[in-house]
Amino acid sequence: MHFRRNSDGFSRLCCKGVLGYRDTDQYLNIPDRSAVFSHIDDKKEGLAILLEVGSLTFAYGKRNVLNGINLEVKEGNLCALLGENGSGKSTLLRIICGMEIAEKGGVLLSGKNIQDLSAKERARLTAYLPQRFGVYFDTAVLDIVLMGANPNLKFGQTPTKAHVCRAYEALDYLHISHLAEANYMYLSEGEKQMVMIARCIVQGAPLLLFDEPDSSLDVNNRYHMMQVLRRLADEEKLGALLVLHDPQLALAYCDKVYLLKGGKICAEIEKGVSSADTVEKGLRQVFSGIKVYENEGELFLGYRRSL
Ligand SMILES: Nc1ncnc2c1ncn2[C@@H]1O[C@H](COP(=O)(O)OP(=O)(O)OP(=O)(O)O)[C@@H](O)[C@H]1O
Repeated sequence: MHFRRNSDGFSRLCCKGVLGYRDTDQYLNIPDRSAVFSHIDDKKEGLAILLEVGSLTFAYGKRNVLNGINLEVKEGNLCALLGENGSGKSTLLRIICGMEIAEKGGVLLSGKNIQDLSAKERARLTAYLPQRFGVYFDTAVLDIVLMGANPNLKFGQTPTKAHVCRAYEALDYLHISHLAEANYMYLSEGEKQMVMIARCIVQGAPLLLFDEPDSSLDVNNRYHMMQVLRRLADEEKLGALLVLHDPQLALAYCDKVYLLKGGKICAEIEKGVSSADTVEKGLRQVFSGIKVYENEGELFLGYRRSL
């Protein structure tokens, strides 16, 4: 079953056609679009761009956090965002979701300026997994996962059979089907994290914005979760911007790794394009002790403690 083909009008179908990038200038409150988004080659490979961030600047009061961020996520691409603690990764994700407003620059979701989108419209285009989720309901896991369908339901409408199928499918992908009827309140932190990931999958948005989705997961589940995301990217053409702390995990599964430092993207690593030297150079801008080894085309990381 491919949920996105459902007649409920899931966003994947919407984002491809109706508003091509060529039509988007009218949605953007930036006088000169090319000056802001000039880094983006929107004809590349014919893949739709799900997220464009251009010249984005943000401060909390006088504390400048982001200073001219440019990045993009295309459909079918997993992108990682790495940076030191406090470098502004979560802030950037919150701006992309519309929870904070950038001072300068802009964010386009499937070609639409976020400033012109309602919360519901944004929720149809992005599924956001925060670093901490405030769900304390005494509720069955399946019901929590089905809450993901809310942006696609009319007022008073209950989830459809297709939503329930997708919820079971998402639980199955994550190997937690056995928890469907369990009480969410009594799950372990790692189990809760996987349930919230399943909820994001059910949301059916073309772009996943996950803030440290692996923070409570054991090593097996960490890699399994990334495999699930890889599958969603490859088979359903979802895109994702994932805040991660583990460069090895990012390099193993992501098409692109953005490194954030000093409020800027200081390096970009592209899978299959960047050489081991370039990868090491890029990662060292943030993680100075990293050493990259190549073996039969695969990259492995080591860390030197004494520099
Ligand atoms: N609501 C806020 N008000 C003021 N300053 C904030 C606020 N939220 C975050 N900050 C500051 O902004 C900076 C960036 O925070 P952010 O949470 O985006 O970092 P991060 O890269 O996600 O960090 P971590 O890896 O530790 O989760 C930090 O210095 C933080 O102290």
